[in-house]
Amino acid sequence: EEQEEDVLRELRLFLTNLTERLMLDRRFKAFTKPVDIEEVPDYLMVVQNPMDLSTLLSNIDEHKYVTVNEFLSDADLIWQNALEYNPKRDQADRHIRHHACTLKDTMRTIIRKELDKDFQRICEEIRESR
Ligand SMILES: CC(=O)c1csc(NC(=O)C2C[NH2+]C2)n1
Repeated sequence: EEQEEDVLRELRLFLTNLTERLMLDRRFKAFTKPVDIEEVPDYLMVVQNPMDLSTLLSNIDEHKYVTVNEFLSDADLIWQNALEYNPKRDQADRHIRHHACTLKDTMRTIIRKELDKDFQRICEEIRESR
């Protein structure tokens, strides 16, 4: 009902704000747009489920996420894919793996500090009711 749509609207605002803050952070530049398959033809041989910050924003606008955990399932693909595609010990791979780990920590820290636990539970109850 209307109250549920009010809650989901507020969730979309929180997730949009979070994602936009990550997109502005120059450490996460490699994660802002989908990997260009023309430039990196072997990418899809390694990564089954590509994800990036701009795609997260589109998913939010399309009302894909009813809970924070549904958002995190997609958002986690971004850094998980980067660790998988960049396993070598050389500096280039280590550099992007470090940014991937920082992305993981930054997302979870912002959520823990800024998202009310009762609000998250209300979102989960909406998901269970549908
Ligand atoms: C998004 C992502 O994971 C990504 C973009 S470029 C890249 N890796 C490299 O450019 C080279 C460093 N060793 C390969 N990984």
